Amino acid sequence: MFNLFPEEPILLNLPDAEFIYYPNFFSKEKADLFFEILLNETPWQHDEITIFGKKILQPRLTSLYGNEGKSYGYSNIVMHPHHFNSTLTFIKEEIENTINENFTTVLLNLYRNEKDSNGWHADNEKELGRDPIIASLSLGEERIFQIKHNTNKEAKQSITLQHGSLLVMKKGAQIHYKHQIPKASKPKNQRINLTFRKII
Ligand SMILES: O=C(O)CCC(=O)C(=O)O
Ligand SMILES: [Fe+2]
Repeated sequence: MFNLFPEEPILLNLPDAEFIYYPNFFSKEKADLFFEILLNETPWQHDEITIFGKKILQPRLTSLYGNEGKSYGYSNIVMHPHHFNSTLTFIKEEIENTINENFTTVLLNLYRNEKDSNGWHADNEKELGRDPIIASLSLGEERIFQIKHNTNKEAKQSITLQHGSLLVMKKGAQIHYKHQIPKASKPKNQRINLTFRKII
């Protein structure tokens, strides 16, 4: 990806949807601090999900925060949100102010090593409305994020999500595309991802 102005957001060149990448949303110093706090202070849980009728442990740890006590369900699990803490509130407000959107809920993912992953999906649960906007902050180890169009085989992209970066998935992104974090073939350290969502 060629970018003359590394601080500028990058609009991915994909049809039918808007994906906007902010490579340096937070400085390294801020991102380091948030990573340490969230790694140590989050009540990480390891859930069983049901896929094709089989129960398996999710290949990552998760935690859900929301201010309205609304539960959120996907892949046959129902998660009950914790109350927003000051770190998550600060991060949420920085994102909201930059992109002019509001969020109610954040799902945190902890990828412990290269074996952890998040398979192909769209965030299209009915609680999120018809065409949700999702803001996804990455902290810690870099991992590859893959995007593919549901019907147009040419429309796909892989992007490395760097420490302190923000990827905003806007209109069309959950309707026309799926995304995933594949397992990595080389050893990886821990990565935390925060996906801010609006439950309506
Ligand atoms: O870890 C990521 O970058 C993606 C997370 C994701 O897609 C999700 O939680 O829905
Ligand atoms: Fe997702």
